[in-house]
Amino acid sequence: MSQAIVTTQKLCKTFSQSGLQQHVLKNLDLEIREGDFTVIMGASGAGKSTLLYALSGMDRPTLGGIRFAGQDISRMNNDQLAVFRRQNCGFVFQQVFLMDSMSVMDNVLACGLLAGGERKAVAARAKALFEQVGLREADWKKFPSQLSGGEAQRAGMVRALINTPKVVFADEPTGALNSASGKAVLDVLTQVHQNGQNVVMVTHDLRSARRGNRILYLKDGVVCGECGLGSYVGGDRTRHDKLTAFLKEMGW
Ligand SMILES: Nc1ncnc2c1ncn2[C@@H]1O[C@H](COP(=O)(O)OP(=O)(O)OP(=O)(O)O)[C@@H](O)[C@H]1O
Repeated sequence: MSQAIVTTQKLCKTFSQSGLQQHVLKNLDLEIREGDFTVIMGASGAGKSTLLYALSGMDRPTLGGIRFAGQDISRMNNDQLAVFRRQNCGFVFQQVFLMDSMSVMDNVLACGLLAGGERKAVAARAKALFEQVGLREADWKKFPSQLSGGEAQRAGMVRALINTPKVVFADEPTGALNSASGKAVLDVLTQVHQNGQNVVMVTHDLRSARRGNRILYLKDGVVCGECGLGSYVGGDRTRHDKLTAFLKEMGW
């Protein structure tokens, strides 16, 4: 079995509101393995996004530890975490948060330069990534508000990938897209995985989930089941049937 890139030790996340406590993640021991396209599924409110934010250092656990690429990120201060995230994590969300006052290319460059990249090298990598996601020069010279939803999501993916992150974290990346744009985004994530990078994606969508090779099901604050699908080489019927049978078993 491959090594773990992220591990959690008795991870707990509790939210307190109006004097009430909600225990969303409960003593979770989990390994995200090197080389996997891991998909996290579960009912609405199960804590999938909460888990994704904890694994990626976007939010802190209430209790427990998280090791990421050999470092204990749960003990880092905010500045250390920000640097760590910049160097190790790429983020793709349902909503793309690009800076409206900068061109699409400048958004990506800013991200690469902030992480310590050299301008020429960052620009060359950005151009290669724009090509990979199917955005032309005319697109990356635009401002974010001039892009369609699908184009903006692909631009967001270039920004997520510019620093060659160890793990790309995606939260419902196709949620706001039409079918063709969603497929384009999933194709890029599949390619990222095939190129040897790790992907962790939260989704409700079967078409998205099929791209993963390891599906985890979150319920009552713990991972209550998992399904191995093998690497994606196309959406064959057996893969679909295995996934739907697993989800049915989980009560999805
Ligand atoms: N910042 C917060 N403050 C208080 N409660 C929160 C906060 N973030 C999440 N929660 C609560 O934690 C629970 C899990 O939320 P989370 O967004 O992780 O679920 P999810 O499985 O991703 O749901 P969905 O599939 O609907 O997006 C929900 O009941 C939510 O209201």
